[in-house]
Formats: sequence, C-alpha cells, structure tokens
Amino acid sequence: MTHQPQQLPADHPPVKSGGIGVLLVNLGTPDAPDAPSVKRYLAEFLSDRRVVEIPPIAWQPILRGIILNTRPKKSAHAYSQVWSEEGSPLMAITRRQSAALQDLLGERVRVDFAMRYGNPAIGDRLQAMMDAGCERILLAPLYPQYSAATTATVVDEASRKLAAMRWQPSLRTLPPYHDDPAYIDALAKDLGRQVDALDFVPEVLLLSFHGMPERTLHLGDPYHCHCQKTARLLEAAMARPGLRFVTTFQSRFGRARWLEPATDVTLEAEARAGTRRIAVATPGFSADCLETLEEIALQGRDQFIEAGGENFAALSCLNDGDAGMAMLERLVRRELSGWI
Ligand SMILES: C=CC1=C(C)c2cc3[nH]c(cc4nc(cc5[nH]c(cc1n2)c(C)c5CCC(=O)O)C(CCC(=O)O)=C4C)c(C)c3C=C
Ligand SMILES: [Fe+2]
Ligand SMILES: [Fe+2]
Repeated sequence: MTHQPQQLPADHPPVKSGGIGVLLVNLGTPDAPDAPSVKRYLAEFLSDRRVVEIPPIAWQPILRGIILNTRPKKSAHAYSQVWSEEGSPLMAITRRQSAALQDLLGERVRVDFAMRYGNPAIGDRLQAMMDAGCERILLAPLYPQYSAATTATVVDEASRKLAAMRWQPSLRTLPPYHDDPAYIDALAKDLGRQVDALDFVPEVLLLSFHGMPERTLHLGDPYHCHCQKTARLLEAAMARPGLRFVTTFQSRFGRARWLEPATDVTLEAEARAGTRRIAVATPGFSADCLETLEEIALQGRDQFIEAGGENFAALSCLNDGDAGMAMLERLVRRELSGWI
C-alpha cells in the first residue's frame, strides 16, 4: 500500500512550530478587594481537595454554610489594606517577574504567567502558548518548598488541561528549589542587604513560612522538612553570628493543629521575653502578598510592639528584584537544557 500525500483539511488547527514556553504559576488572588470577589476566589481555592483534605461531603457544608458567609468580608478588608494601583500585589509582582524573565531569556522562549485559582487560568495560558506555537513547555510553580497543597495542585491542574488535548505539548516541571544554592545565595544576598539598610540592628531574624496542617507532615508531605532545610542553609549562608535565627509558621487556617511554632505566638513571646528589635523574612513566598504585607508587616508589627517590642521590620520577598530574577533565570535555564 502506498501513502498518498494528503492536503490538510480546511478546518485543521494550525500546525505548531517547535516553540518553547515557560509558564510561571503562583497561587492566585481575588479580582478585587471586595467581599463578592474574595468569596468567588475562596470558593475555588478552598474546594481544592489538595488544600483541604476533608471529604467533600463533610467539608462543603462547612465551607458553603459558614466560611464563605463570614471570611470574605474580613479577608476583603485585609486585601483592601494592601491593594495597589496595579491591583493585588501578588498579581502585579508575578506579572513583573514574567516580563523580567522574558527579557533575560530573550526571544527564543515565550514567558507567561498564570494563577492556580482565579485569573489568568493555567488552562487558558497553556492554550495561548500552544496557539503561539509552543510544543515544549516548562511549568514553573513558584514555590521553593514543595507541598501537595501548592506545587502538586499546579501540576494537577495543568494535567487536567492536557488530558483533553489530542496533540499535547511536551511538559517539564520546575522541581522544588528549597535547597538550591542559587535560591539560598539569592536570599542571603537580598536579606543581608535589607538588614544592613535598617535603621536599627535586629537581635532576631525570624524566618516565617506559610503553615500547613501538622497532619500533612505525618502523611509524608516534605513541606516541613523543606522549610527547615531552607532555614538551616540560609542561616549558614548569611553568616551573622550576632543575629539569632528563629523559624516559624504563619497563616493558621481552621481548627486542626498546624505546624508550629506559630509566627504570631512567637512574635509575642519574643517581645515578652525581652527581644526589643526584630526583623521578619518570609523566604517561602516568591512574591509579596496578603500574607506578608498584611499578616506580617501590619498585624505582626502590632503583635510585637503591643507585647513590648521596640523595633520591627518586615523584609521584602525576592519579588522581581535583581537577586531573585538572576536566581529564576538560573533555575529555568537549567530545566530548559536540551531544549535551548
Ligand atoms: C507559600 C506557600 C503556601 C502554602 C503552603 C499555603 C497553604 C495553605 N493556605 C491555606 C489557606 C489560605 N491561604 C491564603 C492566602 C495565601 N496563601 C499563599 C501561599 C501558601 N498557602 C499565598 C501566597 C497567599 C496570598 C494570596 C494573595 O492573594 O495575596 C488564603 C486567603 C486569604 C485569607 O482569607 O486569609 C487562605 C484562606 C491553606 C488552608 C493551606 C494549606 C493546606
Ligand atoms: Fe495559603
Ligand atoms: Fe493570612
């Protein structure tokens, strides 16, 4: 049997052109700092079974009946305190990171960003990349420390999109980088610079990571270990013998026991025990967001000062600064090897 060359039918989708894409992904944020927008966002986020590991039959009545009727108003108020002219800080910073990485990588690679919850959606941005001719895509969840509630759910969502495709792109995922020298060095350099620029000399550098239910640690999630390792390597890399490092977990949610020690409890305990000058860093967040700008910089300051502290500083995340972008370029180029 011979094969006759065939014309593509008129309705055949465009043939891809071998392009390469990098999709940065962060958590997501409401579209506006008002209760209806926050409610929509929380409904999606907190219905993710990777985030709340309670069977839906038990959890959905609590979520729909209680949480979504009480939390959105409170959270909207918190969001309104950090909202900027460019919108949500998490969105604005992630957009800038994407643009900066595009400049660093040049035209051979198409860089874009998406959010796991809300907009821009992962599925839509993956489709846009493919429509632009990308056949190879690096999916980069911007979480240094792996957890099922963050990293894995990004891969799940991208996989759901791919599951519906006839012609899939090749997909790579950025591994967690909690102990990568590029990340540790970027943090040490950036935090060192920020500490030196303060108008006081801190006695303590508190490293506050986002919390997780303690149960996830016993179920085998490496998140807690990743945070501890980052903290240990960062302390060694910063090499500041006069500074005491303390690791804590913030943003407790719900009734279950969360990883400890808790950031808010520790801030108060430090002040009561006589610490007068403290700086707080949030190395697990790639971009400043509600949890750093409101929970730490506003609430954390009040907690520390009201308990007797005198000087408090919330240090910035790596964001789209030089140290952070050079790190991201290094991590991404390594994963693209063989492709570019
Ligand atoms: C950096 C890693 C993060 C982990 C791990 C994480 C786990 C986690 N979070 C919640 C519940 C909430 N988190 C919220 C905000 C929020 N969380 C992260 C990151 C991690 N979460 C970020 C970057 C943000 C900020 C988003 C922004 O718009 O700026 C919120 C929403 C705000 C609020 O109402 O308090 C909730 C809720 C759980 C349950 C969880 C682990 C299972
Ligand atoms: Fe969170
Ligand atoms: Fe919070």
